[in-house]
Amino acid sequence: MTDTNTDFSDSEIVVNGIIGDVVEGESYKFYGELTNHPKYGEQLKVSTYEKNVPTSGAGLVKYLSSEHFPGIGQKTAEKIVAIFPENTIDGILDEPERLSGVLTDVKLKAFVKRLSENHGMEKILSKLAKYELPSKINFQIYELYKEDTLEVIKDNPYQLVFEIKGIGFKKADKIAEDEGISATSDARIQAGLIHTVLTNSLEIGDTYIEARDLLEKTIDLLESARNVEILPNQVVENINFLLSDGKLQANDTKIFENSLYFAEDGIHQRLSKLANRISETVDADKFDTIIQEVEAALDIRYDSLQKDAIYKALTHQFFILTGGPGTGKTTVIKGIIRAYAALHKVDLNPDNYTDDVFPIVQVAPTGRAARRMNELTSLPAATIHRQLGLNSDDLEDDFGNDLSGSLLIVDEFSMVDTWLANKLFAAIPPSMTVILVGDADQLPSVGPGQVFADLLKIPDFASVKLDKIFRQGEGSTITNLAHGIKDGQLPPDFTAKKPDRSYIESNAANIPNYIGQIASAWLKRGNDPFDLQVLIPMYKGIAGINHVNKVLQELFNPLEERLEFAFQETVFRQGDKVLHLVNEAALDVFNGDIGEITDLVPAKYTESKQDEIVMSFDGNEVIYPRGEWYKITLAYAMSIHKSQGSEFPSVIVPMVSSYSRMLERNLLYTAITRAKQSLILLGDSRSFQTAVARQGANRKTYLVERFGIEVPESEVHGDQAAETVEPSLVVEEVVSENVTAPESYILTEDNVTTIDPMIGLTEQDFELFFGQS
Ligand SMILES: Nc1ncnc2c1ncn2[C@@H]1O[C@H](COP(=O)(O)OP(=O)(O)OP(=O)(O)O)[C@@H](O)[C@H]1O
Repeated sequence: MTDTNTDFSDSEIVVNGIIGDVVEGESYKFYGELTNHPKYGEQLKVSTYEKNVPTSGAGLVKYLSSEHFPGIGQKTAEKIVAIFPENTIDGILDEPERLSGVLTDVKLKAFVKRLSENHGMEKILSKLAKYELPSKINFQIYELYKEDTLEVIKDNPYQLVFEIKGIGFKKADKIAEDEGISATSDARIQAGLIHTVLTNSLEIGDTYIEARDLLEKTIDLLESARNVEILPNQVVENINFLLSDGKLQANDTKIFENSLYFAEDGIHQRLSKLANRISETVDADKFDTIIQEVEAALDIRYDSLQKDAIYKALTHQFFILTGGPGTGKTTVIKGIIRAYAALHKVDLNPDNYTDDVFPIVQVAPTGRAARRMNELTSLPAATIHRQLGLNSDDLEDDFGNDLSGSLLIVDEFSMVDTWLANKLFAAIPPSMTVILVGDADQLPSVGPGQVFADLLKIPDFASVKLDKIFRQGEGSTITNLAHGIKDGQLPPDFTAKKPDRSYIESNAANIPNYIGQIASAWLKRGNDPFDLQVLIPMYKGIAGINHVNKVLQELFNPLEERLEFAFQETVFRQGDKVLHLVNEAALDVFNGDIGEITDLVPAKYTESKQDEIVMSFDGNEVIYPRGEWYKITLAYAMSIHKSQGSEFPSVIVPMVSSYSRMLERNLLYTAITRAKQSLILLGDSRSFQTAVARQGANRKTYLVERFGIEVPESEVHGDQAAETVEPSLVVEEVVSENVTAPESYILTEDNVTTIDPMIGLTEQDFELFFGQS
């Protein structure tokens, strides 16, 4: 390192960024920011760089006649410099034809190609700027096409959709329109098809799309993006072309995006080897002895279904355990671990494995779920990403490690999507025993597929569904409510006040106000604000996550005289509860993790020269400069999808008709099963009933069929009739009982500012829920 304009005294520095071919021995100028990487220490994060080019006449002649440019001797180099005495390199790249008298056509072409390989990057990047793409994407484009970049973009910008992550159809279409490419070109139709197949999977969660839907949706997309009529025949021809070219895959009329097709295929190939495979024969006497030892050690008596689960887990190489809350999944896992250890003489003290790996591997899709596994079993547990060494959500580029160990237990498997399941199964060594645990009635994974629910449909895999509720004995009515909802029934006492749950009638406009009153009562009793979690299906609207977060932030963490940082619609303050939105394995924080802002550092004090937020995620300190704040949001209220895999002492679940699009049985079920001690349902009973009655459509996947099992047509298309299903009538009768809903609660435009509706809860009620003030 020869020169720097920042405070850096070392003669060497690690440079990190998206950099083209760096040639040893050449000298470069890098521009960027000094950052402190948690693992690699101080380094320069490069935003742009250039190769040092000689500028003086003599230097240039020497350079152009060097071994970089075969066929150019000193004389020719002198002639070239004479033609372009100033801005030589740029001049040649801009107007190479002026050298036609100096070099033959062939030589000129080769020379310009070489020159642009060496020096064209910045020129090309500056020309790319007119398309207004993020600079990271510009680098990616240049990396791939090098000196052909501008040509590719001019001739077929749709190619970018296939080859550059981050460029979707709409961006490419905009470039194409600017470049005058016809709206009915095959290239445009193909890009539209690929875009439709992928977005359909990402938005709906299906792993394929029926050809006729693809046709319809693609024509819609192509016709709405530009004013043009698209002929169905031309689209069909292009579907066939993409299939024959391997850019899409098909099974009959089901059309798949490549990575999902191969991920499902991978899951099938790996798991079919494990189907029905007996890992160990254990006779009845031996099993009895083992189970008695385990029961004595854990001071519990397993019921016959639970014993069956432990037996199957011991004897099959692949076993699936499912069950609702409080049915004893964790209790069974503990039993499986102990029984496995007894059978295989495994020492369960991880500290005694200094040289060998601990043979029992516990993983879960989220950090929180992994930590809970670790707390409940007292054995190591990690996220799937961490265990596999995957660094990001971009699974295509991450190869990951193979697993080592002899027993793998995966909890919260319903959250694992098709891509991650494929990665996980691919990493399992042939002799490893695999146990998947989850609750198939919860929401499916955020990403495409419903691997857990699908695997449970395959009879070749040993599985047990626990259905007896054991938590009942502990006076929990939340668990009963959950099981009722799972079975499509709101219990008759749904609106009654219970020690651990209550129901408050509210319309959407009152939701923030009521939540505020509940939160105040919570605070007044000295409870920890972080232990009260609001779970909402939607972000927008008066009763949406964003608004409720603002209300709760003002209550739980008012500004007072401190600093706050604004970011988009949100402000962040020290002490705020925040949610991490993506997987960041290198920093050990994951999608769904909840943390606290411990400090806000203004740009003038930071090395990044940007404002920084310091957070603690269960003691793990993470610092994000402003550029990374999109990875976090406030977490007083959060989406039900993001709450999967987490549990909270007290939960408030609003359900009102303005969420109507989202109201579904497994959504409500997932929300209320997050509550450990108390649950407040807030909303209108109609909406709760709609949610319970509406069985969400099954996702369309091809996994089950791959195992030779036919899926009935009705299952693939879900419960289309659900919206018309009459909800349980029992509820209708009790809804009005016990519920305070005076007229004044209903806000109109006139009274919205003047009334302050009080919630239908008394101090005694709050005492019952939250304890003495
Ligand atoms: N056979 C049993 N006899 C007595 N109590 C049991 C039995 N099985 C489970 N329990 C008790 O039931 C409660 C719930 O069990 P556990 O936590 O294992 O269920 P879970 O399915 O993991 O629940 P969740 O999914 O809500 O965490 C625990 O208190 C546990 O001790």
